[in-house]
Amino acid sequence: MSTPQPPVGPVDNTRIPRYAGPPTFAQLPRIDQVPAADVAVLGVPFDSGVSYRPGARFGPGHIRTASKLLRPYNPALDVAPFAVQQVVDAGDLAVNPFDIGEAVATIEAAARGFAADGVRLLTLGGDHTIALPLLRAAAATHGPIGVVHFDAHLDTWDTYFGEPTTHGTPFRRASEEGLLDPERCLHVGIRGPLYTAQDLTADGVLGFQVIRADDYETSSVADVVARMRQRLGDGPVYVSVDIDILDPAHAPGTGTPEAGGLTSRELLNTLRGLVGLDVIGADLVEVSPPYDHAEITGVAASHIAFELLSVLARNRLA
Ligand SMILES: N=C(N)NCCCC(=O)O
Ligand SMILES: [Zn+2]
Ligand SMILES: [Zn+2]
Repeated sequence: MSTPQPPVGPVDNTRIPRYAGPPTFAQLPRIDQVPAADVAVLGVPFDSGVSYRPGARFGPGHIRTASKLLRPYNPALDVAPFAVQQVVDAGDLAVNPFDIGEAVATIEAAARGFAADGVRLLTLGGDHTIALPLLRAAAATHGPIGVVHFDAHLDTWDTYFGEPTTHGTPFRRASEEGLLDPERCLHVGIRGPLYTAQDLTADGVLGFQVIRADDYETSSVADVVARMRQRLGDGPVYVSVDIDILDPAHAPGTGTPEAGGLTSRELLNTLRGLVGLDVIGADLVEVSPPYDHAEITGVAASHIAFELLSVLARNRLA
């Protein structure tokens, strides 16, 4: 929904020191402080689906704190993402940490509510389990969607300890439920040990192509972007970013780190390559502040969020 008045942007940090400003993402207004929003940044502090280190329930707050250092203009994309669309902070969703099914239902209902109001979501996790209800809500609006999934991991495994809804399984469930367009799905950043060689073949059957982390060694970012854009085509695209796509040197604060990952520069430049695609929503998951150092992961995450919001802004101008 377009807003009648000019968007309310972040607090002016030339007048109010950024450490004194509000605790919202990028010091933007809260959703209740403006008449209407185009994009909402929504925290989902849920980490009951993890297979290893916990802590991602504290991710939204950590990313918001690191985002105090963002500035309003993005020179790489020549856009001021908070000036051409009303971006708001929708706070954190209260989800049940003891009942995965109930948590997932709460997230889907909330996401459907935002969609009904014409508000696009950038969701801050939380672990990767939350992508499943977000994809359910997105497909309810758009039909089967293309997905670009930035991650060290496939996240198309079947079950863990008999549990089908975990952070290692959202894209298998989404595929089984017909939420995804099998011609337009892609993982970027895959690396590290698997359980068996069949993990990759099963993943391909579900409709995913793979750009490996190692492909950044042999191809330029521009080549990777060209492959990505060809796979995603013209239809609606959902973007899911697991912070562990980054090398642990660039993002130590995460639950299942894998060596040999992307630099933050490689990822930011790849995300810029989404401009012009029909990005309908995005998530940023698996930031686990207890394992972070010197806000390295928080800063990377806040910049990833900034680039995603910039892509939405550029698309609005086109
Ligand atoms: N989605 C993330 N970050 N990790 C999934 C790893 C699942 C496993 O431990 O095999
Ligand atoms: Zn993941
Ligand atoms: Zn991962």
